[in-house]
Amino acid sequence: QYVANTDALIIKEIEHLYFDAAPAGILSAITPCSNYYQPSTGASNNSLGMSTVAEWIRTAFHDFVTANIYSDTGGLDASIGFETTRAENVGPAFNDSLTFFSYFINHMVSMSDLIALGTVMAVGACGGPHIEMRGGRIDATEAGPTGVPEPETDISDTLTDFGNAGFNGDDGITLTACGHTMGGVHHSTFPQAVPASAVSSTNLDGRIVFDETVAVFDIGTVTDYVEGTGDKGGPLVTTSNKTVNSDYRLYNSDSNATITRLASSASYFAGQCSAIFQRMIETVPPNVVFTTAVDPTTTTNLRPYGIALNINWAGNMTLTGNFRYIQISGASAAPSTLAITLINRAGKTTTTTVSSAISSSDTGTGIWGPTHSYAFTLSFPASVGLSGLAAAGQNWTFQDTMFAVPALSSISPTLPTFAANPSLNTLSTYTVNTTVAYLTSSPPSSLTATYAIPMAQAGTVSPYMDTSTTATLALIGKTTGGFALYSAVTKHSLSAKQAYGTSVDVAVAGQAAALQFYKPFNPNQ
Ligand code: HEM
Repeated sequence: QYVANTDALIIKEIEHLYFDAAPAGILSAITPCSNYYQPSTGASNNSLGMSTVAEWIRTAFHDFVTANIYSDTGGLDASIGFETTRAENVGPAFNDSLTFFSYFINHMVSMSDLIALGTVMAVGACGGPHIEMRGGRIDATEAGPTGVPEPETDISDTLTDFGNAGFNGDDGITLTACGHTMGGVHHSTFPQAVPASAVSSTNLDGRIVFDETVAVFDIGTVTDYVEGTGDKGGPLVTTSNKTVNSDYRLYNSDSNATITRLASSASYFAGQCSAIFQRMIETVPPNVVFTTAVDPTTTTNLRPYGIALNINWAGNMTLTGNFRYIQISGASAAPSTLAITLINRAGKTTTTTVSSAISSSDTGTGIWGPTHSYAFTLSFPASVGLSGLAAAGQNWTFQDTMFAVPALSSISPTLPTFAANPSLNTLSTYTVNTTVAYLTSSPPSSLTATYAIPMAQAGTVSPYMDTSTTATLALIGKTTGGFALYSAVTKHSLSAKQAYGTSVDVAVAGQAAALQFYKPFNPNQ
Protein backbone atom coordinates (compact mmCIF):
# COMPACT_ATOMS: atom_id res chain seq x y z
CA GLN A 1 0.00 0.00 0.00
CA TYR A 2 3.01 2.32 0.40
CA VAL A 3 4.12 1.58 -3.13
CA ALA A 4 2.79 4.05 -5.60
CA ASN A 5 1.81 2.07 -8.69
CA THR A 6 0.21 -1.19 -9.72
CA ASP A 7 3.26 -2.58 -11.50
CA ALA A 8 5.38 -2.10 -8.41
CA LEU A 9 2.71 -3.78 -6.28
CA ILE A 10 2.51 -6.80 -8.60
CA ILE A 11 6.30 -7.12 -8.55
CA LYS A 12 6.42 -6.80 -4.76
CA GLU A 13 3.82 -9.55 -4.37
CA ILE A 14 5.57 -11.90 -6.79
CA GLU A 15 8.94 -11.21 -5.14
CA HIS A 16 7.48 -12.29 -1.82
CA LEU A 17 6.10 -15.55 -3.22
CA TYR A 18 9.21 -16.23 -5.28
CA PHE A 19 12.10 -15.19 -3.02
CA ASP A 20 11.03 -15.34 0.60
CA ALA A 21 11.62 -18.69 2.20
CA ALA A 22 8.25 -18.30 3.90
CA PRO A 23 6.98 -21.30 5.82
CA ALA A 24 3.93 -22.69 4.02
CA GLY A 25 4.90 -20.67 0.95
CA ILE A 26 4.96 -21.87 -2.64
CA LEU A 27 8.43 -23.39 -2.25
CA SER A 28 7.28 -25.60 0.61
CA ALA A 29 5.11 -27.72 -1.73
CA ILE A 30 8.09 -28.57 -3.95
CA THR A 31 10.70 -29.13 -1.25
CA PRO A 32 12.14 -31.65 -1.82
CA CYS A 33 11.59 -31.66 -5.58
CA SER A 34 10.29 -35.23 -5.39
CA ASN A 35 7.43 -34.13 -3.13
CA TYR A 36 3.79 -34.65 -4.00
CA TYR A 37 1.67 -32.18 -2.09
CA GLN A 38 -1.98 -33.21 -2.17
CA PRO A 39 -4.15 -30.10 -1.90
CA SER A 40 -7.29 -32.06 -1.00
CA THR A 41 -5.65 -33.08 2.29
CA GLY A 42 -3.11 -30.27 2.65
CA ALA A 43 -0.35 -32.80 3.24
CA SER A 44 2.35 -34.66 1.32
CA ASN A 45 1.48 -38.08 -0.05
CA ASN A 46 4.57 -39.69 -1.44
CA SER A 47 3.40 -43.24 -1.98
CA LEU A 48 1.39 -42.37 -5.10
CA GLY A 49 4.27 -41.91 -7.54
CA MET A 50 3.18 -38.36 -8.25
CA SER A 51 5.13 -35.13 -8.40
CA THR A 52 4.04 -31.57 -7.73
CA VAL A 53 6.78 -29.92 -9.82
CA ALA A 54 5.80 -32.09 -12.78
CA GLU A 55 2.10 -31.30 -12.33
CA TRP A 56 2.81 -27.56 -12.33
CA ILE A 57 4.81 -27.72 -15.57
CA ARG A 58 2.18 -29.89 -17.26
CA THR A 59 -0.52 -27.46 -16.12
CA ALA A 60 1.26 -24.52 -17.74
CA PHE A 61 1.58 -26.51 -20.97
CA HIS A 62 -2.08 -27.55 -21.16
CA ASP A 63 -3.24 -24.02 -20.30
CA PHE A 64 -0.99 -22.34 -22.86
CA VAL A 65 -1.11 -24.69 -25.84
CA THR A 66 -4.70 -23.90 -26.82
CA ALA A 67 -3.56 -20.37 -27.71
CA ASN A 68 -4.40 -19.37 -31.26
CA ILE A 69 -2.05 -16.82 -32.78
CA TYR A 70 -4.33 -16.44 -35.82
CA SER A 71 -7.36 -15.36 -33.81
CA ASP A 72 -5.15 -13.82 -31.08
CA THR A 73 -6.89 -15.73 -28.29
CA GLY A 74 -5.97 -17.90 -25.33
CA GLY A 75 -2.54 -18.74 -24.02
CA LEU A 76 -1.54 -18.76 -20.39
CA ASP A 77 -4.79 -17.43 -18.93
CA ALA A 78 -5.91 -20.07 -16.39
CA SER A 79 -8.72 -21.18 -18.74
CA ILE A 80 -7.46 -24.72 -17.99
CA GLY A 81 -9.56 -24.57 -14.81
CA PHE A 82 -12.73 -24.59 -16.92
CA GLU A 83 -11.40 -27.36 -19.18
CA THR A 84 -10.51 -30.16 -16.76
CA THR A 85 -13.35 -32.46 -17.83
CA ARG A 86 -12.03 -32.68 -21.39
CA ALA A 87 -10.38 -35.94 -22.47
CA GLU A 88 -7.30 -33.94 -23.53
CA ASN A 89 -6.90 -32.80 -19.90
CA VAL A 90 -7.14 -36.12 -18.11
CA GLY A 91 -5.55 -36.52 -14.66
CA PRO A 92 -5.45 -34.69 -11.34
CA ALA A 93 -2.56 -32.34 -12.27
CA PHE A 94 -4.68 -29.35 -13.24
CA ASN A 95 -7.03 -29.19 -10.27
CA ASP A 96 -4.16 -30.10 -7.91
CA SER A 97 -2.12 -27.16 -9.19
CA LEU A 98 -4.97 -24.65 -9.30
CA THR A 99 -6.22 -25.65 -5.85
CA PHE A 100 -2.76 -25.12 -4.36
CA PHE A 101 -2.23 -21.80 -6.17
CA SER A 102 -5.69 -20.60 -5.13
CA TYR A 103 -4.32 -20.00 -1.60
CA PHE A 104 -1.98 -17.35 -3.01
CA ILE A 105 -4.26 -15.47 -5.40
CA ASN A 106 -5.05 -11.82 -4.74
CA HIS A 107 -5.82 -8.58 -6.55
CA MET A 108 -2.22 -8.24 -7.77
CA VAL A 109 -1.32 -11.85 -8.54
CA SER A 110 -3.69 -13.66 -10.90
CA MET A 111 -4.06 -17.41 -11.20
CA SER A 112 -2.31 -17.19 -14.58
CA ASP A 113 0.67 -15.44 -12.96
CA LEU A 114 0.73 -18.19 -10.34
CA ILE A 115 0.72 -20.90 -13.04
CA ALA A 116 3.66 -19.11 -14.71
CA LEU A 117 5.46 -18.71 -11.38
CA GLY A 118 4.86 -22.40 -10.64
CA THR A 119 6.80 -23.36 -13.76
CA VAL A 120 9.57 -20.83 -13.07
CA MET A 121 9.95 -22.09 -9.50
CA ALA A 122 9.64 -25.80 -10.35
CA VAL A 123 12.40 -25.52 -12.93
CA GLY A 124 14.51 -23.08 -10.88
CA ALA A 125 14.32 -25.02 -7.63
CA CYS A 126 15.07 -28.42 -9.16
CA GLY A 127 18.30 -27.95 -11.04
CA GLY A 128 16.93 -26.25 -14.14
CA PRO A 129 17.78 -22.90 -15.69
CA HIS A 130 16.50 -19.48 -14.74
CA ILE A 131 13.31 -18.47 -16.56
CA GLU A 132 12.32 -14.82 -16.49
CA MET A 133 9.18 -14.12 -14.47
CA ARG A 134 6.91 -11.20 -15.29
CA GLY A 135 3.53 -10.46 -13.77
CA GLY A 136 0.36 -8.95 -15.17
CA ARG A 137 -1.45 -11.91 -16.72
CA ILE A 138 -5.25 -11.78 -16.81
CA ASP A 139 -7.42 -14.79 -15.96
CA ALA A 140 -10.00 -16.10 -18.42
CA THR A 141 -13.61 -16.13 -17.28
CA GLU A 142 -14.62 -19.16 -19.36
CA ALA A 143 -13.19 -22.18 -21.19
CA GLY A 144 -11.13 -21.59 -24.31
CA PRO A 145 -10.89 -23.70 -27.46
CA THR A 146 -9.64 -27.30 -27.45
CA GLY A 147 -6.28 -28.28 -28.92
CA VAL A 148 -3.97 -30.09 -26.48
CA PRO A 149 -2.09 -32.90 -28.26
CA GLU A 150 -2.76 -36.31 -26.73
CA PRO A 151 -0.55 -39.40 -26.90
CA GLU A 152 -2.88 -40.82 -29.59
CA THR A 153 -2.85 -37.63 -31.71
CA ASP A 154 -1.18 -38.14 -35.09
CA ILE A 155 1.93 -36.14 -35.85
CA SER A 156 0.36 -33.72 -38.31
CA ASP A 157 -2.43 -32.73 -35.87
CA THR A 158 0.16 -32.45 -33.07
CA LEU A 159 2.26 -30.06 -35.17
CA THR A 160 -0.91 -28.09 -36.03
CA ASP A 161 -1.73 -27.75 -32.31
CA PHE A 162 1.77 -26.39 -31.62
CA GLY A 163 1.58 -24.20 -34.76
CA ASN A 164 -1.69 -22.61 -33.66
CA ALA A 165 0.06 -21.65 -30.41
CA GLY A 166 2.88 -20.04 -32.41
CA PHE A 167 5.39 -22.87 -32.01
CA ASN A 168 6.93 -24.48 -35.11
CA GLY A 169 8.09 -28.10 -35.29
CA ASP A 170 11.52 -27.44 -33.72
CA ASP A 171 9.84 -25.43 -30.96
CA GLY A 172 7.30 -28.19 -30.26
CA ILE A 173 10.05 -30.80 -30.00
CA THR A 174 12.17 -28.58 -27.74
CA LEU A 175 9.23 -27.70 -25.52
CA THR A 176 8.19 -31.34 -25.14
CA ALA A 177 11.74 -32.57 -24.47
CA CYS A 178 12.15 -29.85 -21.83
CA GLY A 179 8.73 -30.67 -20.35
CA HIS A 180 9.37 -34.39 -20.21
CA THR A 181 12.41 -34.28 -17.94
CA MET A 182 10.53 -34.43 -14.63
CA GLY A 183 7.65 -36.73 -13.69
CA GLY A 184 6.30 -39.48 -15.89
CA VAL A 185 3.24 -41.28 -17.20
CA HIS A 186 0.80 -42.88 -14.76
CA HIS A 187 -1.15 -46.09 -15.15
CA SER A 188 -4.03 -44.49 -13.25
CA THR A 189 -4.34 -41.76 -15.88
CA PHE A 190 -2.98 -43.39 -19.03
CA PRO A 191 -3.55 -47.17 -18.78
CA GLN A 192 -3.19 -47.31 -22.58
CA ALA A 193 0.47 -46.27 -22.17
CA VAL A 194 1.46 -47.75 -18.79
CA PRO A 195 0.53 -51.30 -17.69
CA ALA A 196 -0.91 -52.17 -14.28
CA SER A 197 2.38 -53.92 -13.49
CA ALA A 198 3.86 -50.46 -12.81
CA VAL A 199 1.72 -50.18 -9.66
CA SER A 200 3.40 -50.97 -6.33
CA SER A 201 2.95 -50.00 -2.68
CA THR A 202 5.31 -47.03 -3.15
CA ASN A 203 3.94 -46.17 -6.60
CA LEU A 204 0.20 -46.56 -6.19
CA ASP A 205 -0.67 -44.57 -9.32
CA GLY A 206 1.79 -46.66 -11.32
CA ARG A 207 4.21 -44.08 -12.69
CA ILE A 208 6.84 -44.93 -15.27
CA VAL A 209 9.34 -42.07 -15.32
CA PHE A 210 10.69 -40.12 -18.30
CA ASP A 211 14.19 -40.61 -16.86
CA GLU A 212 15.76 -41.90 -13.65
CA THR A 213 16.44 -38.38 -12.32
CA VAL A 214 12.70 -37.89 -12.08
CA ALA A 215 12.86 -34.96 -9.66
CA VAL A 216 15.73 -33.13 -11.37
CA PHE A 217 15.36 -30.82 -14.33
CA ASP A 218 18.18 -32.21 -16.46
CA ILE A 219 19.16 -33.47 -19.90
CA GLY A 220 18.81 -37.16 -18.90
CA THR A 221 15.68 -38.02 -20.85
CA VAL A 222 17.13 -36.48 -24.02
CA THR A 223 20.49 -38.26 -23.84
CA ASP A 224 18.75 -41.52 -22.92
CA TYR A 225 16.58 -41.18 -26.04
CA VAL A 226 19.39 -40.21 -28.41
CA GLU A 227 21.83 -42.81 -27.09
CA GLY A 228 19.23 -45.55 -26.56
CA THR A 229 20.30 -45.91 -22.92
CA GLY A 230 18.47 -45.87 -19.56
CA ASP A 231 14.77 -45.21 -19.97
CA LYS A 232 15.27 -44.40 -23.68
CA GLY A 233 13.12 -41.27 -23.38
CA GLY A 234 10.33 -42.80 -21.31
CA PRO A 235 6.99 -44.50 -21.91
CA LEU A 236 5.79 -42.20 -24.71
CA VAL A 237 8.81 -43.43 -26.70
CA THR A 238 9.02 -47.03 -25.63
CA THR A 239 5.54 -48.32 -24.88
CA SER A 240 4.52 -51.35 -26.93
CA ASN A 241 1.20 -49.70 -27.82
CA LYS A 242 2.49 -47.80 -30.86
CA THR A 243 -0.62 -45.60 -30.98
CA VAL A 244 0.61 -43.77 -27.91
CA ASN A 245 4.29 -43.35 -28.92
CA SER A 246 3.74 -39.62 -29.23
CA ASP A 247 7.22 -38.52 -28.11
CA TYR A 248 8.79 -40.99 -30.57
CA ARG A 249 6.69 -39.62 -33.45
CA LEU A 250 7.37 -36.00 -32.47
CA TYR A 251 11.14 -36.41 -32.06
CA ASN A 252 11.30 -38.30 -35.37
CA SER A 253 9.27 -35.70 -37.27
CA ASP A 254 12.49 -33.91 -38.29
CA SER A 255 14.52 -37.12 -38.38
CA ASN A 256 15.73 -36.49 -34.82
CA ALA A 257 17.66 -33.34 -35.83
CA THR A 258 16.30 -31.12 -33.01
CA ILE A 259 16.47 -33.73 -30.26
CA THR A 260 20.04 -34.64 -31.28
CA ARG A 261 21.05 -30.98 -31.08
CA LEU A 262 19.43 -30.74 -27.63
CA ALA A 263 21.48 -33.75 -26.50
CA SER A 264 24.75 -32.03 -27.48
CA SER A 265 25.42 -30.49 -24.05
CA ALA A 266 23.71 -29.87 -20.73
CA SER A 267 24.26 -26.13 -21.02
CA TYR A 268 22.81 -25.97 -24.55
CA PHE A 269 19.77 -27.95 -23.38
CA ALA A 270 19.30 -25.67 -20.36
CA GLY A 271 19.53 -22.52 -22.50
CA GLN A 272 17.01 -23.85 -25.03
CA CYS A 273 14.62 -24.88 -22.24
CA SER A 274 14.86 -21.51 -20.54
CA ALA A 275 14.03 -19.67 -23.76
CA ILE A 276 11.19 -21.97 -24.85
CA PHE A 277 9.60 -22.05 -21.36
CA GLN A 278 9.71 -18.28 -21.25
CA ARG A 279 7.92 -18.17 -24.62
CA MET A 280 5.36 -20.64 -23.28
CA ILE A 281 4.54 -18.61 -20.17
CA GLU A 282 4.53 -15.36 -22.13
CA THR A 283 2.06 -16.57 -24.76
CA VAL A 284 -0.90 -14.59 -23.44
CA PRO A 285 -4.05 -12.83 -24.65
CA PRO A 286 -3.44 -9.44 -26.34
CA ASN A 287 -4.82 -7.37 -23.46
CA VAL A 288 -2.03 -8.45 -21.08
CA VAL A 289 0.61 -5.83 -20.27
CA PHE A 290 3.57 -7.44 -18.54
CA THR A 291 5.51 -5.89 -15.67
CA THR A 292 9.27 -5.79 -15.89
CA ALA A 293 11.00 -9.03 -14.90
CA VAL A 294 11.10 -10.05 -11.26
CA ASP A 295 14.70 -11.07 -11.07
CA PRO A 296 17.32 -10.41 -8.41
CA THR A 297 20.13 -10.92 -10.89
CA THR A 298 19.03 -8.09 -13.17
CA THR A 299 17.51 -5.72 -10.62
CA THR A 300 18.72 -5.73 -7.08
CA ASN A 301 18.99 -8.38 -4.44
CA LEU A 302 18.13 -5.96 -1.63
CA ARG A 303 14.40 -5.22 -1.28
CA PRO A 304 12.09 -3.88 1.43
CA TYR A 305 9.18 -6.11 2.49
CA GLY A 306 6.65 -6.41 5.28
CA ILE A 307 6.41 -2.62 5.62
CA ALA A 308 3.90 -0.96 7.99
CA LEU A 309 3.47 2.78 8.42
CA ASN A 310 1.74 4.02 11.57
CA ILE A 311 0.68 7.37 13.00
CA ASN A 312 -0.88 8.37 16.33
CA TRP A 313 -3.06 11.37 17.21
CA ALA A 314 0.03 13.29 18.36
CA GLY A 315 1.42 13.01 14.84
CA ASN A 316 4.24 10.58 15.63
CA MET A 317 4.90 8.34 12.66
CA THR A 318 6.75 5.04 12.64
CA LEU A 319 7.79 2.96 9.69
CA THR A 320 8.55 -0.65 10.54
CA GLY A 321 9.55 -3.43 8.21
CA ASN A 322 12.38 -5.45 6.83
CA PHE A 323 14.93 -5.46 4.10
CA ARG A 324 15.55 -8.78 2.40
CA TYR A 325 19.03 -9.55 1.11
CA ILE A 326 19.29 -12.51 -1.22
CA GLN A 327 22.77 -13.84 -1.44
CA ILE A 328 22.63 -14.88 -5.07
CA SER A 329 25.43 -16.98 -6.46
CA GLY A 330 28.55 -14.85 -6.79
CA ALA A 331 27.18 -12.00 -4.64
CA SER A 332 29.09 -10.79 -1.63
CA ALA A 333 28.00 -12.11 1.74
CA ALA A 334 25.16 -10.28 3.46
CA PRO A 335 26.52 -7.30 5.40
CA SER A 336 26.31 -7.80 9.17
CA THR A 337 24.50 -4.47 9.56
CA LEU A 338 22.56 -2.29 7.18
CA ALA A 339 22.04 1.46 7.60
CA ILE A 340 18.48 2.44 6.59
CA THR A 341 17.78 6.15 6.15
CA LEU A 342 14.53 8.08 5.85
CA ILE A 343 13.87 10.24 2.80
CA ASN A 344 11.38 12.89 3.92
CA ARG A 345 8.16 13.90 2.17
CA ALA A 346 10.01 16.69 0.35
CA GLY A 347 12.40 14.12 -1.14
CA LYS A 348 15.41 15.02 1.00
CA THR A 349 17.60 12.41 2.65
CA THR A 350 17.39 12.97 6.41
CA THR A 351 19.65 12.15 9.32
CA THR A 352 17.00 9.72 10.63
CA THR A 353 18.89 6.45 10.23
CA VAL A 354 18.84 3.08 11.93
CA SER A 355 21.52 0.48 11.78
CA SER A 356 19.83 -2.89 11.54
CA ALA A 357 21.73 -6.04 12.41
CA ILE A 358 21.19 -9.16 10.37
CA SER A 359 18.41 -11.24 11.89
CA SER A 360 19.59 -14.81 12.25
CA SER A 361 16.09 -16.05 13.05
CA ASP A 362 14.81 -14.87 9.68
CA THR A 363 17.44 -16.46 7.51
CA GLY A 364 16.17 -18.98 5.03
CA THR A 365 17.06 -20.52 1.74
CA GLY A 366 15.01 -19.60 -1.27
CA ILE A 367 15.53 -20.59 -4.89
CA TRP A 368 18.16 -17.93 -5.34
CA GLY A 369 20.26 -18.69 -2.30
CA PRO A 370 20.27 -17.78 1.37
CA THR A 371 17.95 -14.92 2.28
CA HIS A 372 18.78 -12.60 5.14
CA SER A 373 16.49 -10.15 6.78
CA TYR A 374 17.10 -6.80 8.44
CA ALA A 375 14.24 -5.61 10.65
CA PHE A 376 14.01 -1.86 11.25
CA THR A 377 11.90 0.85 12.85
CA LEU A 378 12.18 4.53 11.91
CA SER A 379 10.35 7.21 13.95
CA PHE A 380 9.68 10.73 12.69
CA PRO A 381 7.08 13.48 13.05
CA ALA A 382 4.18 13.82 10.60
CA SER A 383 5.55 17.21 9.58
CA VAL A 384 8.64 15.45 8.17
CA GLY A 385 6.73 12.61 6.48
CA LEU A 386 8.08 9.99 4.14
CA SER A 387 8.71 9.62 0.42
CA GLY A 388 11.29 6.88 0.46
CA LEU A 389 14.10 4.93 2.07
CA ALA A 390 17.79 4.77 1.29
CA ALA A 391 20.04 1.79 2.06
CA ALA A 392 23.29 0.48 0.60
CA GLY A 393 23.45 3.26 -1.99
CA GLN A 394 19.96 2.59 -3.36
CA ASN A 395 16.64 4.41 -2.93
CA TRP A 396 13.07 3.05 -2.73
CA THR A 397 10.00 5.21 -3.26
CA PHE A 398 7.06 5.19 -0.84
CA GLN A 399 4.00 7.39 -0.46
CA ASP A 400 2.40 8.68 2.74
CA THR A 401 -0.48 10.66 1.18
CA MET A 402 -2.96 7.96 2.15
CA PHE A 403 -2.23 4.79 4.09
CA ALA A 404 -3.98 2.36 6.39
CA VAL A 405 -2.87 2.54 10.01
CA PRO A 406 -2.40 -0.99 11.38
CA ALA A 407 -2.01 0.23 14.99
CA LEU A 408 -5.50 1.78 14.85
CA SER A 409 -7.04 -1.14 12.92
CA SER A 410 -8.05 -4.59 14.08
CA ILE A 411 -9.68 -7.87 13.11
CA SER A 412 -11.63 -10.28 15.24
CA PRO A 413 -11.40 -13.24 15.50
CA THR A 414 -7.70 -13.73 14.81
CA LEU A 415 -6.97 -15.63 11.62
CA PRO A 416 -5.44 -19.11 11.82
CA THR A 417 -1.82 -19.32 10.71
CA PHE A 418 -1.55 -19.38 6.94
CA ALA A 419 -1.09 -22.76 5.27
CA ALA A 420 -2.26 -24.03 1.91
CA ASN A 421 -4.55 -26.41 3.70
CA PRO A 422 -8.31 -27.14 3.52
CA SER A 423 -8.58 -26.20 7.22
CA LEU A 424 -8.51 -22.56 6.03
CA ASN A 425 -11.79 -23.08 4.16
CA THR A 426 -14.12 -22.77 7.18
CA LEU A 427 -16.31 -19.67 7.12
CA SER A 428 -16.18 -17.15 9.99
CA THR A 429 -17.67 -13.75 10.46
CA TYR A 430 -14.80 -11.32 10.81
CA THR A 431 -15.29 -7.88 12.33
CA VAL A 432 -12.80 -5.53 10.75
CA ASN A 433 -11.91 -2.06 11.97
CA THR A 434 -10.06 -0.22 9.22
CA THR A 435 -8.45 3.14 9.96
CA VAL A 436 -6.90 5.20 7.17
CA ALA A 437 -4.77 8.35 7.34
CA TYR A 438 -5.11 10.97 4.59
CA LEU A 439 -2.81 13.98 4.32
CA THR A 440 -5.02 16.92 3.37
CA SER A 441 -5.83 20.44 4.45
CA SER A 442 -9.51 20.08 3.51
CA PRO A 443 -10.68 16.63 4.53
CA PRO A 444 -13.80 15.24 2.85
CA SER A 445 -16.33 13.79 5.32
CA SER A 446 -15.79 10.24 4.10
CA LEU A 447 -13.66 7.96 1.94
CA THR A 448 -14.78 4.94 -0.06
CA ALA A 449 -13.15 1.56 0.46
CA THR A 450 -13.48 -1.09 -2.25
CA TYR A 451 -12.64 -4.66 -1.32
CA ALA A 452 -11.12 -7.24 -3.67
CA ILE A 453 -12.09 -10.68 -2.37
CA PRO A 454 -11.27 -14.07 -3.92
CA MET A 455 -14.60 -15.81 -4.55
CA ALA A 456 -15.48 -19.28 -5.77
CA GLN A 457 -16.77 -19.42 -9.33
CA ALA A 458 -18.68 -22.12 -11.18
CA GLY A 459 -16.76 -24.42 -13.49
CA THR A 460 -13.25 -24.02 -12.05
CA VAL A 461 -11.48 -24.43 -8.72
CA SER A 462 -9.75 -21.10 -9.41
CA PRO A 463 -11.37 -18.14 -7.63
CA TYR A 464 -12.14 -14.84 -9.32
CA MET A 465 -11.52 -11.48 -7.65
CA ASP A 466 -14.81 -9.89 -6.66
CA THR A 467 -14.78 -6.11 -6.24
CA SER A 468 -18.46 -5.55 -5.49
CA THR A 469 -18.09 -4.97 -1.72
CA THR A 470 -17.58 -1.37 -0.65
CA ALA A 471 -17.62 0.48 2.68
CA THR A 472 -17.70 4.12 3.72
CA LEU A 473 -14.93 5.31 6.04
CA ALA A 474 -16.07 8.23 8.19
CA LEU A 475 -13.86 11.13 9.29
CA ILE A 476 -12.95 10.63 12.96
CA GLY A 477 -10.55 13.52 13.51
CA LYS A 478 -7.23 15.11 12.63
CA THR A 479 -3.76 14.29 13.92
CA THR A 480 -1.09 16.80 14.70
CA GLY A 481 0.83 17.25 11.46
CA GLY A 482 -2.05 17.38 9.00
CA PHE A 483 -3.47 13.86 8.63
CA ALA A 484 -7.23 13.30 8.69
CA LEU A 485 -8.15 9.88 10.09
CA TYR A 486 -11.06 7.85 8.73
CA SER A 487 -12.50 4.65 10.10
CA ALA A 488 -15.14 1.99 9.45
CA VAL A 489 -16.16 -1.19 11.20
CA THR A 490 -17.30 -3.82 8.69
CA LYS A 491 -18.36 -7.45 8.97
CA HIS A 492 -17.30 -10.07 6.41
CA SER A 493 -18.39 -13.67 6.18
CA LEU A 494 -15.27 -15.26 4.73
CA SER A 495 -13.03 -18.27 5.01
CA ALA A 496 -9.53 -17.58 6.30
CA LYS A 497 -8.31 -18.51 2.85
CA GLN A 498 -10.42 -15.73 1.32
CA ALA A 499 -9.39 -13.33 4.08
CA TYR A 500 -5.68 -13.85 3.34
CA GLY A 501 -6.33 -12.93 -0.29
CA THR A 502 -8.47 -9.88 0.46
CA SER A 503 -7.26 -6.33 -0.13
CA VAL A 504 -8.76 -2.85 -0.02
CA ASP A 505 -8.39 0.22 -2.22
CA VAL A 506 -9.42 3.58 -0.71
CA ALA A 507 -10.42 6.69 -2.64
CA VAL A 508 -11.83 10.16 -2.19
CA ALA A 509 -15.28 10.09 -3.89
CA GLY A 510 -14.88 10.63 -7.61
CA GLN A 511 -11.10 10.17 -7.60
CA ALA A 512 -8.79 7.26 -8.36
CA ALA A 513 -7.78 5.17 -5.33
CA ALA A 514 -4.97 6.91 -3.46
CA LEU A 515 -4.38 3.86 -1.28
CA GLN A 516 -4.06 0.64 -3.21
CA PHE A 517 -3.89 -2.92 -2.03
CA TYR A 518 -4.00 -2.70 1.75
CA LYS A 519 -4.49 -6.18 3.19
CA PRO A 520 -6.73 -5.69 6.22
CA PHE A 521 -6.32 -9.30 7.34
CA ASN A 522 -2.59 -9.42 6.74
CA PRO A 523 -1.45 -5.84 7.25
CA ASN A 524 2.30 -6.36 7.38
CA GLN A 525 2.56 -8.05 4.03
C1 HEM B 1 2.85 -33.84 -28.11
C2 HEM B 1 2.96 -33.27 -26.97
C3 HEM B 1 2.71 -33.94 -25.65
C4 HEM B 1 2.01 -35.05 -25.33
C5 HEM B 1 1.22 -35.95 -26.24
C6 HEM B 1 2.16 -35.25 -23.90
C7 HEM B 1 1.59 -36.29 -23.19
C8 HEM B 1 1.82 -36.54 -21.86
C9 HEM B 1 1.27 -37.63 -21.12
C10 HEM B 1 0.34 -38.68 -21.67
C11 HEM B 1 1.72 -37.55 -19.84
C12 HEM B 1 1.38 -38.44 -18.66
C13 HEM B 1 0.52 -37.70 -17.64
C14 HEM B 1 0.18 -38.53 -16.46
O1 HEM B 1 0.14 -39.75 -16.57
O2 HEM B 1 -0.08 -37.99 -15.37
C15 HEM B 1 2.57 -36.41 -19.79
C16 HEM B 1 3.23 -36.01 -18.66
C17 HEM B 1 3.89 -34.83 -18.56
N1 HEM B 1 3.99 -33.88 -19.54
FE1 HEM B 1 3.51 -34.08 -21.46
N2 HEM B 1 2.92 -34.27 -23.40
C18 HEM B 1 3.29 -33.43 -24.43
C19 HEM B 1 4.03 -32.30 -24.32
C20 HEM B 1 4.41 -31.72 -23.13
C21 HEM B 1 4.97 -30.42 -23.00
C22 HEM B 1 5.23 -29.46 -24.16
C23 HEM B 1 5.21 -30.22 -21.67
C24 HEM B 1 5.77 -29.01 -20.97
C25 HEM B 1 6.24 -27.95 -21.52
C26 HEM B 1 4.81 -31.41 -20.98
C27 HEM B 1 4.95 -31.64 -19.63
C28 HEM B 1 4.67 -32.83 -19.00
C29 HEM B 1 5.07 -33.14 -17.64
C30 HEM B 1 5.87 -32.26 -16.71
C31 HEM B 1 4.58 -34.40 -17.38
C32 HEM B 1 4.73 -35.20 -16.09
C33 HEM B 1 3.46 -35.06 -15.27
C34 HEM B 1 3.50 -35.83 -13.98
O3 HEM B 1 4.44 -36.57 -13.70
O4 HEM B 1 2.53 -35.68 -13.21
N3 HEM B 1 4.30 -32.29 -21.90
N4 HEM B 1 2.62 -35.80 -21.03
